Amino acid sequence: MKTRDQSRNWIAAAKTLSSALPYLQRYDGATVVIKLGGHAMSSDEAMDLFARDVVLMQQVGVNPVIVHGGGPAINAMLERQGVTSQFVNGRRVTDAATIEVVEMVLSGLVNKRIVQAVNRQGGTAVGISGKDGGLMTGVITDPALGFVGTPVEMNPRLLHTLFASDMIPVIAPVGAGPNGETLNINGDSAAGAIAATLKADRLLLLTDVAGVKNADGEVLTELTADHIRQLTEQGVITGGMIPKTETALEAIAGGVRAVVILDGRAPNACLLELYTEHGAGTLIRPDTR
Ligand SMILES: Nc1ncnc2c1ncn2[C@@H]1O[C@H](COP(=O)(O)OP(=O)(O)O)[C@@H](O)[C@H]1O
Ligand SMILES: CC(=O)N[C@@H](CCC(=O)OP(=O)(O)O)C(=O)O
Repeated sequence: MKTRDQSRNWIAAAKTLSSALPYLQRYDGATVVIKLGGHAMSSDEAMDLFARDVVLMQQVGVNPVIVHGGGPAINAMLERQGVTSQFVNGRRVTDAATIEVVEMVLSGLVNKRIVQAVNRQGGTAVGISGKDGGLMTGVITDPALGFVGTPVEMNPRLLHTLFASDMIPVIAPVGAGPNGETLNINGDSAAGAIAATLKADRLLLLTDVAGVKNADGEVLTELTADHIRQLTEQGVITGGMIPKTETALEAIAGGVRAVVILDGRAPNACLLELYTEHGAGTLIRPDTR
């Protein structure tokens, strides 16, 4: 027999579902690019929960695109070879030997782990990198970083083909260079360029902090472009948060409707952000002033 408390829980669950209706309607047919950072990919359970959210989003009419990172997995593989990477403003200095490890780890281990997780939840994920279908071509903008690319030319045709077949693209941030070289592209930059070429409704940057913090360590619920520049100049936004906030600004300038930086380790982070009044993390959207 059910207890009164159990029935209350079910009534609350039904209410939550009912209150999601306006959000379900808002995102029906929307394109949502989700960047899953390496630090947000913790346990297999967390990965399954993330994959379940993405499959649910697709089930209710969203075209989800996953772009992933994998910095910690690359570090672990390089450490086995006794190599420690240097980072400049959140980007890995990538020599010829390192780019081989980067591609192997991102397009192989990390990409397929996510593909499998989505497929286990009943979705149809297809793992690709920026090289496939000419999706993302980059150029070296800072030779001191080695084989690190900035996306310059995008071709989203393959992504539209996958959407039309209800498949979920899972994209490793590796691109081709103009001379056939392989380029390591920061996961955030790749996600931003993909979101911009798709004119996505939302870009969710999932990381390991609740959002962008101010000098007092408080999470800011909303950020303007001016505020981001200020916090960066003051040294409050540092390291891996630099490519994220840079990406947010570029994505907005490129036609993405809003970017959210949020904690991907929190259970159901994507659902909370899209389908509840609560929202999550730090929202960056075009200046309306
Ligand atoms: N102002 C800030 N607010 C929040 N996090 C910040 C800030 N400045 C730097 N960070 C750092 O950025 C990190 C997220 O970037 P990164 O480690 O590259 O994550 P990911 O692997 O998810 O891409 C946080 O864990 C935090 O240490
Ligand atoms: C140029 C550059 O820094 N590329 C990143 C690509 C992976 C990534 O972005 O991983 P996270 O999202 O986990 O940080 C790297 O080599 O680590």
